[in-house]
Amino acid sequence: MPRFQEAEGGQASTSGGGGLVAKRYSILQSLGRGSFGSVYLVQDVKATDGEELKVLKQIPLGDLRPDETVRATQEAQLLSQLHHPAILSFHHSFLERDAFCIITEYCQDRDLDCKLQEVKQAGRSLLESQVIDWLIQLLLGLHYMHDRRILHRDLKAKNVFLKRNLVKIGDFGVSCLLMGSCDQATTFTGTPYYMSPEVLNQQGYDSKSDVWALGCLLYEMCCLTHAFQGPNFLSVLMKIVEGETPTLPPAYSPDLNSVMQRMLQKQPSCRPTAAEILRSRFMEENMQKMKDRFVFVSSGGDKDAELIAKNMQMKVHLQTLRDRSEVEKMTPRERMRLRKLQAADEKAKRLRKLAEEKYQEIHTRRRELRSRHFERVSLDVLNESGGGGACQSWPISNQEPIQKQDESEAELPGIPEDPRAAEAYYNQDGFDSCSEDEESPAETLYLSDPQVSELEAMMKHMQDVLDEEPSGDPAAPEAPRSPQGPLMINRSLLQTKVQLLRESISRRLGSEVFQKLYKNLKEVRRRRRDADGEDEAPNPQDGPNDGFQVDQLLFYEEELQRLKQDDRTS
Ligand SMILES: Nc1ncnc2c1ncn2[C@@H]1O[C@H](COP(=O)(O)OP(=O)(O)OP(=O)(O)O)[C@@H](O)[C@H]1O
Repeated sequence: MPRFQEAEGGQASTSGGGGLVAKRYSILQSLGRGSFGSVYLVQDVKATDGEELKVLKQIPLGDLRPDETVRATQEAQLLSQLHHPAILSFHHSFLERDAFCIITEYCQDRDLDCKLQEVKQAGRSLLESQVIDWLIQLLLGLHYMHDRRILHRDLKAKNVFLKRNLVKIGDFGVSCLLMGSCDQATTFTGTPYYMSPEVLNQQGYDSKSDVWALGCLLYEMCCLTHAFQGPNFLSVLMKIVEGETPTLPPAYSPDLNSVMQRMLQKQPSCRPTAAEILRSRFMEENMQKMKDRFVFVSSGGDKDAELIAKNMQMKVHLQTLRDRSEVEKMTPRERMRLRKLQAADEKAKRLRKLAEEKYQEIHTRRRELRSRHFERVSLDVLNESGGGGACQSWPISNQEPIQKQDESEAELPGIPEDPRAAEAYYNQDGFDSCSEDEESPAETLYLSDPQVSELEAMMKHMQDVLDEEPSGDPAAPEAPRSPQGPLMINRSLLQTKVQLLRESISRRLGSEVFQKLYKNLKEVRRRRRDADGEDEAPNPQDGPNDGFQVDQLLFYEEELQRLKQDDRTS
């Protein structure tokens, strides 16, 4: 049910504002449809942030009362005030044609789910260093939002986006925003693969449930499959609640495996917070490596110096030619050549100015970075926080202090000690390539301004986490900030979700096959209920994916029925 249409020349065929949505967004193309609605790539004709391309999510809301609309809009405004390089920026929200619209940052490298599929199809796997880079960023983003009492509730590979090889968590707080009631939001958001045992046992959702989901995602980045799998919906749920904690393959270090297993502790109180994971020795060492690499990458000022020298040479050469042309008799051909040279001269002047500015900027940043005491390894913080929380078993895998980098050594332009920094030294491709692709040709790195500032912001957040005092009681229950909305929104959105899921399966299988599968599985669910929880796998001929989705649809339909009943009795 798309409400906006792509139109030729990038003009949206929607009402008002000369073909623009909300008088500023021109629809460029459809990016797809999620369980809540349609997603479009748009051009922001009034962009002031230098990012013209943005994403519009359009969510049909049905019959919303005005007070509900106001609340959702206020909540959205709150989300737009949050800024973190690992969180997808939430720019703006508005109502248009009975749909709630959200404008977010655009990530041209698509989502992590696509990336992992690509890696899997190519028969490769991600290097541990790449997994850790992304894990650190995700933990920093999670920590930032948890610190502000905002939960994600639907963290999954499809909600993590890639932009210049930085990861960004999308839809933070959005499920609550849309579902009105946070408890309902968790039950009804998308896929079951990332649901935590406490959620399935209806013990409530807190920040530890997001940590569980990130643990599942960590497993997925390493193994390219879900952490908990099964032939049907119920068997996945059973594995989550009662199954063994999975283990990473030997290609990944025991330290990383240990981090993942901590994140997948069945008891939320035994699971570390995002900040606790970041403050573990293993992660801290890796953050230090990341910072070293960044300082190294950002010191690419030598390249700018080269550029300046080249431009200077060119200018001298041009001057010589010009002088010569004055003494020689000029033919039309020569005059033409002179004009071209003059144009080139102008261009060179502009380039030189740009290069000089860049050179200054990078050196200032370099000085700033040094003065931010990056060399001061936050061992104190680690020692203070070691083993914090309800579980004593949080590992401090290596009691050796981290080697402090020698100041004079840091100044040497030689090959860095750290293998990743050395890799960057040779390739000069910094964060710009995905390191699972070892055979990809080395590219020259020119960090763009937004990239530099995002990396800087990331480094700052990293340092902040390391400098933070560990909180007294990490497992303290949270009061979710998100609104407790009226049941009607839940029902209306759940109805939309059920309808979209039904439409999408029916489209894929064809109406007849869908009806048959739906009937069969409904019967299986009924028998399963009558037999009091006995598991019965769907017919393998149906195909695990189709059967799974129809099973999921039936589950949601039953929940919807239950909601309607609750609504009637309350
Ligand atoms: N900010 C973004 N930048 C780039 N692509 C995006 C962005 N947001 C969404 N997309 C793409 O749009 C499509 C639909 O996204 P959406 O988040 O609505 O659904 P989903 O994640 O596929 O499913 P669900 O609604 O169950 O989470 C996906 O292919 C997604 O990768």
